[in-house]
Amino acid sequence: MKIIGLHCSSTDLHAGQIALIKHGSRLRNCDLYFSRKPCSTCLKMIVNAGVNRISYWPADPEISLQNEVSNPTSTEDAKLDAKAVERLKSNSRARVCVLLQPLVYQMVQFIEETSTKFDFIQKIAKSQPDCNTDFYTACRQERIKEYESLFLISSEEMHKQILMTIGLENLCENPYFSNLRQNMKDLVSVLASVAASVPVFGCFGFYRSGSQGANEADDQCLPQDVARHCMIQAMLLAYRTEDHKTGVGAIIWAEEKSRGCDGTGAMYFVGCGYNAFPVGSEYADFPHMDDKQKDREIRKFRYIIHAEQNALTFRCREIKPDERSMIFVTKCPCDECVPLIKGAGIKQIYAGDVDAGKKKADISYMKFGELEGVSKFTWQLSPLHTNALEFHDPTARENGVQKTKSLDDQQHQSKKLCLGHY
Ligand SMILES: O=c1ccn([C@H]2C[C@H](O)[C@@H](COP(=O)(O)OP(=O)(O)OP(=O)(O)O)O2)c(=O)[nH]1
Repeated sequence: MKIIGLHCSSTDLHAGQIALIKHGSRLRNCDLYFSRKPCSTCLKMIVNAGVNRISYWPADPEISLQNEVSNPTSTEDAKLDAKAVERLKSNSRARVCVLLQPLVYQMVQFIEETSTKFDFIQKIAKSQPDCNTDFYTACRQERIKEYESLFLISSEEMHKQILMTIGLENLCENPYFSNLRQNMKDLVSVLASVAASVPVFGCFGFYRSGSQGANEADDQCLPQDVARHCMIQAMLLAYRTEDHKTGVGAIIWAEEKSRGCDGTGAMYFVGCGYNAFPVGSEYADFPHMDDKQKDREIRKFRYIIHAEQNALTFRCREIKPDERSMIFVTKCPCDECVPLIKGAGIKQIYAGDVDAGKKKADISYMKFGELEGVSKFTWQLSPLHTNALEFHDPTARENGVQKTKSLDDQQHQSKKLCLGHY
């Protein structure tokens, strides 16, 4: 399976329309994933392109059904649209289904616990006087609130009515309805845990480390909220790892010269991956041991494909020399990957640097520090705010979370990766 695009709605267009503009008939036989059930305008074109499957999140659809009290006319239109969508669905060969996979037992706790172990949280914790991770809990609560308002419907009654209108009446009876709501909440909580592991905290962010890139434009750092958002995507990928010990995720984006119609602005998706054994291998095909095991022959390192390697291999777009391309990696790129990233023509690396400079028996991290000609942005205190007193200033944050949201963060709240001209 290969991901060929990630799009989000813009002021003029829905995400489905953007997917159609960008990919046209290449959507044939693809699976599409929507954060809302698409409206008839999007669905008729998508169905017509010959897609294989459309999965959508079972909350409020694209044409909102939640405005009944404030705007009865628009709700009438929304109901008509929901009916049209059902008609398109029943007359199409594409499978239209609910995007909701119940999580395996204890996954929520597992992700909550392991998220705090990631480099980004650990680096902040080490800068705290008592080396604590309490700030993580506060950040997570903030994210839960934000995502609940985006992805859930607070009133159970309203949720039921919506499910009835969008053809999911079979989910409205208990225990199915309560299970559905619990599964949705669990996923929101997982997303919040992962997002909180790249937190908005004090003056921490991605800042340039080491030498400059090839030219000034390539050396310009993305807005912090955009860089964090992309790193969270890489973090989510890291949880798909096949390595028992260390999950790594990588995602590549690039920036076009002009802004385009996508809600992601000038940014477009190039590829993504996580560390895993060669495609198609079974559990026992390769060794799973690490450096701590004595026998070098039975260690994983000569077999596992790194996150960056999979992102490059399964990319859907070429890396263009005249565009700013960037890779986000959840840990410091190792000596196998650094020359690959540079050789592929990627202009910027956003990463953690926890292992940087380490030489282990079968994997080393020496080259990242010495790498030249590629701009490197690592997670650290802003060079402009390295004063510890300022960093611990209680007015700058509340329960470990920044009090006042920057303009960047307000843009992020509007669910878009707004880029292009900055
Ligand atoms: O740029 C990189 C570097 C590493 N990895 C993956 C490969 C391997 O699956 C794992 C190795 O991680 P690490 O260096 O932390 O070694 P470990 O043996 O898993 O852990 P430890 O640090 O305890 O030795 O990370 C990548 O995907 N990309």
